[in-house]
Amino acid sequence: MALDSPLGADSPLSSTDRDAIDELTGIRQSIDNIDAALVHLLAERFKFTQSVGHLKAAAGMPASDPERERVQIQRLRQLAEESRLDPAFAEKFLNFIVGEVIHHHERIANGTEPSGSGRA
Ligand SMILES: O=C(O)C(=O)C[C@]1(C(=O)O)C=C[C@@H](O)C=C1
Repeated sequence: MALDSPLGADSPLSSTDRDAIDELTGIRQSIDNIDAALVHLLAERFKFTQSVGHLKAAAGMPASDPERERVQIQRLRQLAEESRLDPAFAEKFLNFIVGEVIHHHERIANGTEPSGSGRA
């Protein structure tokens, strides 16, 4: 539902409603900025991991490195705790990204990665 009026199109907005809507709009602008930054950061990360995928494929290295992942998870869980973010969420998020990266590495190694892409 759009936020023109929380009570419906015909109901007048009180100044409290307007204040709440203005505050929500401002907070949403910051959320949108953060979401944009996350997309840019992920795009950069996938550019680097794509290079790793080519390097590993050329050297005949396995796509995944469980020891490296163990260290990354330990580090991110610690950072999450310090930042008051749920460490379980941080771990799940990293695992989600790394799973996708491994999938890309495998496709690079077997020659089925679409050309010029860091895309799924
Ligand atoms: O560092 C590597 O060896 C990578 O392939 C990158 C990466 C990652 O996305 O951070 C992905 C897969 C590995 O299992 C570990 C780490």
